[in-house]
Amino acid sequence: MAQYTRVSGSVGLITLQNPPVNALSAAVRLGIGEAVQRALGDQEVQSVVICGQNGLFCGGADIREFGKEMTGPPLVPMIHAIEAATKPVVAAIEGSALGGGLELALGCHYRISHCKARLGLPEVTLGLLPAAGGTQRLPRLIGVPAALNLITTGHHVTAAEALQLGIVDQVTEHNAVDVAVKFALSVTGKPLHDRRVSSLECPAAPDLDSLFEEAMLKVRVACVQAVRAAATLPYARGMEREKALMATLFGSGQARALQYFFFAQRAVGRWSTPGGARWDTSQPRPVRTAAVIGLGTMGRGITVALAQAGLSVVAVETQAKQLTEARKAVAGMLKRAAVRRGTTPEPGSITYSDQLQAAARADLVIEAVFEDMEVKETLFRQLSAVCRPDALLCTNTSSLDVDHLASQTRHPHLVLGMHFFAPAQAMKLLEVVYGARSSPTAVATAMQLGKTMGKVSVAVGNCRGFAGNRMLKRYLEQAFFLLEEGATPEGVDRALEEFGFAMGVFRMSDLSGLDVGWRVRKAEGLAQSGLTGPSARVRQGRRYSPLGDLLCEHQRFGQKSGRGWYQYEPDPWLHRFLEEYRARHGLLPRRIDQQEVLERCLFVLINEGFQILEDRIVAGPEDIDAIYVLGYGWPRHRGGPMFYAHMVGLERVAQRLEHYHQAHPEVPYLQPCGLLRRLVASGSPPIHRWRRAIAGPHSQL
Ligand SMILES: CCCCCCCCCCCCC/C=C/C(=O)SCCNC(=O)CCNC(=O)[C@H](O)C(C)(C)COP(=O)(O)OP(=O)(O)OC[C@H]1O[C@@H](n2cnc3c(N)ncnc32)[C@H](O)[C@@H]1OP(=O)(O)O
Repeated sequence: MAQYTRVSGSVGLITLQNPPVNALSAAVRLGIGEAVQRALGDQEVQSVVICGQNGLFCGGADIREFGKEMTGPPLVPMIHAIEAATKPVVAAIEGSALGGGLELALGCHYRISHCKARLGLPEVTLGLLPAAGGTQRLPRLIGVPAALNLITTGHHVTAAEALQLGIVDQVTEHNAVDVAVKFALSVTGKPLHDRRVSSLECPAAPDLDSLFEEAMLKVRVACVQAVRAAATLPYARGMEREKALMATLFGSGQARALQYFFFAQRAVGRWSTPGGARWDTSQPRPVRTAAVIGLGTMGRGITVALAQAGLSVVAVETQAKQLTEARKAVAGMLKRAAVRRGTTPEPGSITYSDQLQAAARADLVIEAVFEDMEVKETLFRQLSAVCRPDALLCTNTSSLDVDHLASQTRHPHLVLGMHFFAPAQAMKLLEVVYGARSSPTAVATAMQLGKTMGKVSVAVGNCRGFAGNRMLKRYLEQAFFLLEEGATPEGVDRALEEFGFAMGVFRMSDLSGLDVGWRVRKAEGLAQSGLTGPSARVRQGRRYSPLGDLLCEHQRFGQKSGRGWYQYEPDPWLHRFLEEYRARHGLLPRRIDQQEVLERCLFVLINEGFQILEDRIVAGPEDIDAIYVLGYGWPRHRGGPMFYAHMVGLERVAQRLEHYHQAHPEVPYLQPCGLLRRLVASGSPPIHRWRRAIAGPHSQL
């Protein structure tokens, strides 16, 4: 787990060996400790270099160990022993030095970095703080303001930035281990006292108190308190403070949720379908040229995302005015992104056309035209005639039937959904929707393309709304019912925002436009105007709220029309409208507390998530959690809806759903679904065991 060799006569080389990221597991810590002792005891050795195998220094503490009882030698004394060594120890940083990996490097006397390496203390993103001396050493090395920034944001820095900040001593374009060995030879015998970071004074900075106060308001308080200890206390007392603060975070629900989500994002890459296709047996095809059809907001974002991923893009829009506007808008988006990154936009990777024929040579086509089945059907028939027979034809539909579109083409096994989220160039989530006939190669290709675009791709089966929007429908519906029963948009949004959503459900609807859902409901035969009496609130034998439809009939489409659930100018209309609506339907308003808002909106969404698992639309709870955190603003520190259900307790979720179902028997989705009931009956196993309980047919259509 840590290999020890002697190189260049007098340099002890310690290589961390724990693929894939050389995480500091118990075995690695033991190995490093033993190797350091060996190097220090070896008369021939004058200096030591620590590196990681396979071009990666160290990805930090082994996160998988956090939920378990700690075994093996602790990290902090091991780093102290390195720093206290009487022979110079040099860290050779390649790839990444993150978290405990950077803290290990900070315990060394010198740091040499390869120019492509990235360094950082991302513990805050896992609900922790850098408790292996990071909060004490980094401020001493680079000063409080820069250290606070790195520790409280978790941002990684490049090697060049690390050199400028003073984290590393040298950056090289050559083999960092070779350079570090030469460097180690050159510093043999030199005094080490001022190379021990823990013995340095924190560099003075003006007005530290106001800096800490300002930081306290913005970020994780524990990180700020730990860095404050570095600035105000001797090193040993600072370390005690760091440890005590870490202890308060270590077992917290927030830390567990963030660590779960770290692995969930990676688990979704190991996709499988009920038909037996799998990530490790399906080979993606290379995609070099992609065509985007339809250059509205989504099409423009997708074009930018593809171009930024290095693909050559053919952007097609048949309406001349829209094409001219899109060309300008895409150029602007690419320019702004390049400015943000400090690069120049790559010209020439996008060609524009008003002819579908321009897509003829593309490896893959993504249509992003108007959300209307007839329009898309026609387009898929045309694409099937125009494009190469082996081209993948993808739809960006957010809810339409992918199998039906596939049936319009000559090669249905090459048809898929690629459901992007707005703004497509920025949002991390991509739902890859496979149809009944999609080939494993097609799924693997779309999943890989998502990854190339820097997205987290989740494989999802074909059903109405796929996974994300199918769950969203139940959530929105409960929010409407709550308004009928006496709640206000402000009250519902407040409860959800206090829970952690960036935006409550009504604010979110106003932003994305109420007319989008209205159009879908009209196409489904749900939105009907002019109905009165009890039939106005029932559709297909179930409770239905026409509130969203009525707002649209009043031209309240959300922010785009200046009015929606909120008034963007003084206007008491909405509350009067709700009062009149309730009176018309004989609904007695009641006081609804935050707990009911949260339970009805979130538990019904979770229940639909269990139904989606049971229907085998996705392979595991991690898929749903990745979709909700990355695509729908579910608070990351709560892990995702399925992880939240696990934390709340499945029994409680089922009980509360049952309670609300008894109060609202006309809402069938409030009844706990079969999988949830089976899990409760089998003793509510932890989330990583749910997959075992999932079985049954997958298609919903
Ligand atoms: C009771 C109270 C006690 C209190 C006691 C207080 C004292 C405690 C002292 C302990 C102090 C510890 C302080 C240190 C903390 C940490 O270091 S936390 C970890 C910080 N590090 C990170 O967050 C880095 C996470 N990893 C990454 O960002 C990336 O993986 C990478 C290193 C940049 C590499 O990226 P890439 O090449 O894209 O690979 P991935 O696909 O992301 O990962 C490959 C697989 O490796 C797994 N993995 C990655 N990092 C870790 C890790 N640190 N631990 C375990 N596993 C890791 C990753 O999950 C992938 O595997 P799969 O999930 O199987 O796909």
